[in-house]
Amino acid sequence: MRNVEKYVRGYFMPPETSLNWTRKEYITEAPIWCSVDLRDGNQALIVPMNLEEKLEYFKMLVEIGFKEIEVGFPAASETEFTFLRTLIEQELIPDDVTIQVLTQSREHIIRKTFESLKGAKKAVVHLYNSTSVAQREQVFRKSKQEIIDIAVNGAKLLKQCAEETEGNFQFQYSPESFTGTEIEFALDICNSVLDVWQPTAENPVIINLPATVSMSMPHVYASQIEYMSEHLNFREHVILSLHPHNDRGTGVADAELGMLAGAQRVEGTLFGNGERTGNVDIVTLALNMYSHGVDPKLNFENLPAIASVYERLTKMRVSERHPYGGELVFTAFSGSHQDAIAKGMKWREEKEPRHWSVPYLLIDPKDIGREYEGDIIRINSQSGKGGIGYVLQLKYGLDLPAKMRENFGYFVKNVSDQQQKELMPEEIYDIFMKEYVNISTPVEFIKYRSADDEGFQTVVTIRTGHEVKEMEGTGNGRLDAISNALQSGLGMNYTDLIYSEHALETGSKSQAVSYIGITASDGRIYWGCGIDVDIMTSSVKALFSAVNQFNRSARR
Ligand SMILES: CC(=O)SCCNC(=O)CCNC(=O)[C@H](O)C(C)(C)COP(=O)(O)OP(=O)(O)OC[C@H]1O[C@@H](n2cnc3c(N)ncnc32)[C@H](O)[C@@H]1OP(=O)(O)O
Ligand SMILES: CC(C)C(=O)C(=O)O
Ligand SMILES: [Mg+2]
Repeated sequence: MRNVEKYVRGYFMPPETSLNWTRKEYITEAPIWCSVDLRDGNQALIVPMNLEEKLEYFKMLVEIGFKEIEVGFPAASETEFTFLRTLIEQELIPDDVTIQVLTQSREHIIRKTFESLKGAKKAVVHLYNSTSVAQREQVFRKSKQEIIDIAVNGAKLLKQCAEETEGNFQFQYSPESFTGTEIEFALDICNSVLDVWQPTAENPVIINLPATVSMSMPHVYASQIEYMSEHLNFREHVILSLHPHNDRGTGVADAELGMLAGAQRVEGTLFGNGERTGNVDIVTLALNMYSHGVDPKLNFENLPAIASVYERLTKMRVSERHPYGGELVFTAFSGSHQDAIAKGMKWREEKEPRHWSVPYLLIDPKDIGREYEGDIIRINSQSGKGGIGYVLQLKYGLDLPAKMRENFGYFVKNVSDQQQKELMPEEIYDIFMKEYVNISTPVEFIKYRSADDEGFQTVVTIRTGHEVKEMEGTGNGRLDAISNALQSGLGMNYTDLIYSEHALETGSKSQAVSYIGITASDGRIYWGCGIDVDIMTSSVKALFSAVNQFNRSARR
């Protein structure tokens, strides 16, 4: 890249870091989650949500289990203001949910924010101003002290407005653009605000450290969080909060390492909607935790329904590869993955139903409302016998013998390859029925008659074209006798009859399914399947199907 000299690292490593958090292995309990979908998410939409849309989204967030929800920036627009008034006046905020509102550190905006909060039982009022070198120099053109003054004056006004307004208000401060701020200055400004607010056990303050723009690798952000956590005044009465964005694609890693480093709260959005590359995705964070056996305290048991409401209201799209929520994230097209998943599912059923360890699938898709059928194994030209057999078994109850799966697998792959398309389960089933089941051309089975109970001597009637023939055979059982009759009558030669069968429940009816493989004179195994209410007839039909497979192949 020609212009690489243009870029210098704009973040600040703390002067010291114990890196104690690196020895923690995983996050052992859910943080306080705060959804900022209705504020940070909403401000980034092409068309922000209208009142009804915001109300529906709010209801969904409550149902998911968020206890803190940043509902907007009331001073921003009429819709934002009215939304807050509607929530308060129509008493739509459950008692165990705290709403949060954002305000710049400017007098008229703070006053308007408190006006919007009249009648609220409780709320978090979130004050921010930018603190980074770039913002101080380029946007505000102010000294460090002047930037501290903006924060402190805002903090004082918040305190005053809260005292003048009925309700229970908690304060939050964000040094916006924290990741581009010298760490000692970030500490200084946060401590100055804390000195104004004087947090207590009864009224703790939230200090939110946003990766407004993510600028470093996640361990640097975590080290910054650790430093702040260890040096903030009133630490025991401060709730340390994270607000990662995803500019470097590391929002989730930033949040996870930040939690290890001492943060107790995370702000983010569903599916990572938000400014530019978005806010951190709370769905991924929560389900990552879940995959470690830790209850995230948010309910994503019907994630597809949540994704669909999200898409409808935001007009954004959950991409196919989006962790947990994407259409294809539990799907294997490729043969070896399908094979391992199918075997893993069987293993789980038979040996280890308590714990999830199925290869390639981080969590059980069913836990978040996905279906095995149609979601896990899908078939195209990269697929293999394991997956194709799995689809037939799961959806249609057809349990093909291993070698027949192989034969059918290659057949199906070729169809997909030639047609250059994915094959749906119905298409796979149709191919199976057409090519393998009860095949009656060129040789059609009509009936058989045995001279004895065991069928050692049997006469079988067949039709080829317009001609009906009877053929006689002897063997060590009925099927063997029929097989011998066919071989001598049709002038064929095959060996090694491979046979298996099982019952098949179709609606209220039970039928028998038989599979037969014959090794023909060309050395190849030809397969057939028979389905009939009578088990013997199903096996005879399977034999005829296999013989017809051979005949068709010989003709080709
Ligand atoms: C990282 C984030 O997500 S921060 C949140 C961003 N979200 C939004 O901005 C959405 C809602 N915002 C809005 O609707 C509007 O910006 C409003 C209503 C808040 C303010 O509107 P306006 O006053 O017309 O414009 P604008 O936001 O551009 O104001 C810029 C002025 O505010 C100052 N300013 C910006 N942020 C802050 C702040 N947090 N605290 C104090 N002053 C600030 C700027 O320095 C600038 O000052 P200047 O007038 O002396 O140049
Ligand atoms: C207002 C602040 C917290 C913000 O959204 C950000 O810095 O990204
Ligand atoms: Mg943000």
